[in-house]
Amino acid sequence: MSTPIAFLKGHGTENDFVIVPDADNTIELSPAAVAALCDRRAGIGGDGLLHVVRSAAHPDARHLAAEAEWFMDYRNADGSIVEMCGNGVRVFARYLQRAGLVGEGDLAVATRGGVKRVHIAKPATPGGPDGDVTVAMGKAVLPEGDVAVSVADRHWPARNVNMGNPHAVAFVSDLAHAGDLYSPPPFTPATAYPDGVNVEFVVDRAPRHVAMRVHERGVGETRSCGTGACAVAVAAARRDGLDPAETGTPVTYTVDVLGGSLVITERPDGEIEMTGAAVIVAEGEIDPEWLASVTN
Ligand SMILES: N[C@@H](CCC[C@H](N)C(=O)O)C(=O)O
Repeated sequence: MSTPIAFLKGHGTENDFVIVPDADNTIELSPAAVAALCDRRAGIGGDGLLHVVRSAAHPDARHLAAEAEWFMDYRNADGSIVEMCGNGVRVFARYLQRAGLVGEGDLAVATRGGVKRVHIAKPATPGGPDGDVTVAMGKAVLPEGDVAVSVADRHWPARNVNMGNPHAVAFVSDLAHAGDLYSPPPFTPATAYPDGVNVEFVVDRAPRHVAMRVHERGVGETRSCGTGACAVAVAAARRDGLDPAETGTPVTYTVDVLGGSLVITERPDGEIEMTGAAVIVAEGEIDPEWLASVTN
């Protein structure tokens, strides 16, 4: 009998993750293994997987070890390795805190999108519910060029926003127009996103308050996407004529997602902060024989 593999399950505004603690990077997580673990019927289920590794023990993060002890080796539910996951970083920080590996307050997390600074707030009342987790997401890049997305016979212009990973943000009159989002919404020009894209559909709720649905690359429709919410806040601000770099004043948007709300602030230096809930809901053991059987 081989040794069971510990896992936890967590979510950030219902963007949910299988968490696999593996400080010394000894667990082989092939794309097939990740996809099996994230399968909602035959596996544990999740939009993605957070492999928790010491930066010094992972070839993709060794160069960041002096700045951040822990590396978020993030995988999409289909097993693909991508640059960044905003909700994932917040849930990753909650796991580290819960495991006693860090305390409340500030910490740094290494990701493939660079080192992210995270703040774990204290509970509002001693012993009360966990405080929110804030992550400094870096700056948005808004590449030039027209992009459009479509669902069935509806087409919308989209804002191209890169948050370390690619997003196409379309403002629509009704979130239902995004349809069932079972498959990735087609985009034009076909060359715009050679590695695929996350697509956000957005409606206004009130001044500086929007709501979105998202189709995530490598996943499908999810109930929240942190990088997507940041991309949406920046696209909405520019659409509304607001650019903190020009006015010197931070701009804050509330972005409602299907699983809750995220608060996004863009600062005059371009840095974007995202705040919201991050929750660990369960922990258990993966049967290594099952994992071996689905991996081979
Ligand atoms: N849910 C994430 C984004 C995860 C990565 C994305 N699917 C991609 O392929 O870029 C978030 O909270 O940012």
